[in-house]
Amino acid sequence: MIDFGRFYQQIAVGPLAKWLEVLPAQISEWQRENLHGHFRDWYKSLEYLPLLAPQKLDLLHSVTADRDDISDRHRQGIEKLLRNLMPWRKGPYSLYGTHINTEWRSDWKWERVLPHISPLAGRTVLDVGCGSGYHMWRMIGAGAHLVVGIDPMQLFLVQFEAVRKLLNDDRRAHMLPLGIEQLPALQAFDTVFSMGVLYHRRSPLDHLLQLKNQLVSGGELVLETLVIEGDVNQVLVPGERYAQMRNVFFIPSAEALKSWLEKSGFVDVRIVDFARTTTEEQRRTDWMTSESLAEFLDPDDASKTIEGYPAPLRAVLVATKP
Ligand SMILES: Nc1ncnc2c1ncn2[C@@H]1O[C@H](C[S@+](CC[C@H]([NH3+])C(=O)[O-])CC(=O)[O-])[C@@H](O)[C@H]1O
Repeated sequence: MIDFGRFYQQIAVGPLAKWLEVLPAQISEWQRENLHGHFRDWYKSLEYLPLLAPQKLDLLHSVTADRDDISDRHRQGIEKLLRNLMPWRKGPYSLYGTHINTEWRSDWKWERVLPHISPLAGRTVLDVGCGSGYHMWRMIGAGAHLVVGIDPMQLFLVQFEAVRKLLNDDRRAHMLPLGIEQLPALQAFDTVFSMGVLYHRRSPLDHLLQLKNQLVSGGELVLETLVIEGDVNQVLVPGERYAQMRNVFFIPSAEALKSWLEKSGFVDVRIVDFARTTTEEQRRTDWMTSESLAEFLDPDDASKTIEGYPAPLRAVLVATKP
């Protein structure tokens, strides 16, 4: 099974130590409930993957690892095992010659976010809804001291662990299979990222408070989510589906979101970026072969989703916990 024990040891001394009062029991319960079905097959592929130390490693401009002494057969074996972990949504990764062309160009989001945030050098970081952990490695590349990602999806945890193994079991980043609502108020992270999560939360103001509870005083929240155009009073609550997604609850205007952050006690709230999601940024690839954004938009009018709502527009907001 995935070894979380070394993470517990790593945080035993320091500001995250109080997490150990609840974390091991939560993880044990997760392990009891997740030892079956797909997870076992995915885990087998993870076990077969070699532990490799990269000679070339880039986490600053991409997530790339390679060695020049690996045979073609060995490379093909790695690709096959990584393909067993499809669909790959967040990336791209380049690992020993295998280019994982993921559904999302998550590197584009990172390029939009990074210029606007406090430098990550030396910081302890939480990435809420981290997916396969692509942005976590880029946070390490930007100098973060320790990055913890949380995401409840089994497959994403196995993908994260697969990448980690190919990065020589790098212990600067850790992922835990938890939802944000399971975290106690740790007040221990210098930067907290919540990217692509708020619209999935039934209670968005509670989400903002949960994020605030993870930050040290003076810490920074980086919030990225779907927004609509409009003034401080505009919020879209879609019907059963938005762009085919079932679990979408609140899509505020950026101004409304700013006011929610202020109401939640954040200060120095800034709207730093807007981006329309394009079918170049989110698309079907041979690593994610099911439907993607192109199929979720109105075929006659790409400014609308197939349900008739405004097409995905995303904003990045940065705020400080006083
Ligand atoms: N309660 C929860 N707690 C934590 N995570 C959750 C929860 N519910 C869902 N998730 C996770 O949040 C992620 C949202 S995707 C953003 C990925 C990355 N951040 C990105 O910005 O590319 C959204 C998107 O692709 O639009 C998924 O991995 C969920 O499993």
